[in-house]
Amino acid sequence: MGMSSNLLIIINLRQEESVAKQEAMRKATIEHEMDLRHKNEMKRVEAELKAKAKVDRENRDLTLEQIRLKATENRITVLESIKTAGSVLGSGAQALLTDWNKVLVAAGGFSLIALGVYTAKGTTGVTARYIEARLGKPSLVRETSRFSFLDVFKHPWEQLQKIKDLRLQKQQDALSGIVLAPKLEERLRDVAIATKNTKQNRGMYRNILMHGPPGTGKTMFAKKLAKHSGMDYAILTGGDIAPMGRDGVTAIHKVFDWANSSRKGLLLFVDEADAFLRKRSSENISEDLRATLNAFLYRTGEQSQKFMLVLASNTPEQFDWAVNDRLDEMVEFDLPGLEERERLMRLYFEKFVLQPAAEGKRRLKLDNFDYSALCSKMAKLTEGMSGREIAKLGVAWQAAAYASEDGVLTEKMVLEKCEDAVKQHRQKVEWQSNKRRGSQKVYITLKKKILI
Ligand SMILES: Nc1ncnc2c1ncn2[C@@H]1O[C@H](COP(=O)(O)OP(=O)(O)OP(=O)(O)O)[C@@H](O)[C@H]1O
Repeated sequence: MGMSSNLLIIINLRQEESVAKQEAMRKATIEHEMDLRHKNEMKRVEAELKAKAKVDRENRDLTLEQIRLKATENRITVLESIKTAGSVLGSGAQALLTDWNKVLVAAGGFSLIALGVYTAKGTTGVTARYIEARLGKPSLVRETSRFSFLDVFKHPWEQLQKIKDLRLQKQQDALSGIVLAPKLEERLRDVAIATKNTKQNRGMYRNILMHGPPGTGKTMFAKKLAKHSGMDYAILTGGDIAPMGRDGVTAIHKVFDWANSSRKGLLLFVDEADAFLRKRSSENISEDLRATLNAFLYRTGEQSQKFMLVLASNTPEQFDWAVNDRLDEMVEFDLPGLEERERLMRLYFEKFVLQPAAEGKRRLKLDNFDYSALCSKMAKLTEGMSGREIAKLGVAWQAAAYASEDGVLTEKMVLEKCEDAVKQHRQKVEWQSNKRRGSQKVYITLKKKILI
């Protein structure tokens, strides 16, 4: 029994061993097959890539070859066309030069073309200048009442306002709203009557010089004079002309061309005229400014039916003598006296305080006080102040009312603003006298140095 069971165990063991061996052999065979398949796949991919690379290389070589061929072809075509053109032109030129008639016709043709081009250019320039003189406002003109077609498109609202002003202008008195000493008023009234009659009778206008401290009503009167006489006005500033350099001459001619094209007559107001009408002998004057002044003198050499020249200056003693020679009338605008200041106070109190308070549209009310007595009091306080400074005081009263909590303007507020203005005026006068003293000192030291 024992023997047979041992035998059975041994047989079993052998059987298991042979199964394991068979299994190992099967696995090894599978692995070998997989390896083989993988290698074959790799070889195939490699062969494919190599074939693709070869095709790409062949294609590239082909395009390069094509480009090269095309370039060569182009070069040959261009060279041939140049050769053909050259030979055609050459034979043409030869034929032209050998035939005298053809030469004459060609020369005539070229001359006619050149003449046409230059005539067209010249005519365009002249037409443009003519249109500019008629329609456009010269750049030197700061403000004008003259109606301009070009400006209708640029500033329609301003032009509409001008048309409105035109309707009102006939009713206006030359001195309305201007407060002046009675003697000066009388003189200016004469000027206004004479100008109006000159305009109506198409006579020659007289040139005027208005001189005096700033803010005394020179510009204001010039504008009103133009309106009263039915003329247009244009305002220039001497300070704009001086820095123009060599363009100054052209600018001056433009202004006078434009002035001469006026149908109604033009009052040409030159503010701060001394800035460019200074003595030609002065060393401070540049060559360009001298040329500009000469152009101005040339255009104003004779009396005109088209424009009236009004010069305004604070220092007319600086004028070139030739400028003085062109002036027919000289009017001095002085600082307002006590009576005029009182009238100015009332005028601007009414304009800036009473009228808006009466309209009731704005946030401005007036406290109960005797403003007439207050105006007299303030007139005494404001000695030496100009019309402009008093007009500004009116604006300050209005601003004080707007700035207050309830919008009520009291007597105290009015007086305070006036006292502030007086203080500021004194400060300005002090600065002015310091400046004068300073320049006097420099002058004395310079003189001493020269004498030493
Ligand atoms: N005599 C005056 N009567 C009424 N208002 C005046 C008077 N003088 C000046 N004003 C006021 O001052 C403002 C400025 O005046 P305007 O421009 O006429 O002075 P100007 O003498 O031409 O000064 P500038 O020399 O500085 O040009 C006017 O718009 C006006 O409100």
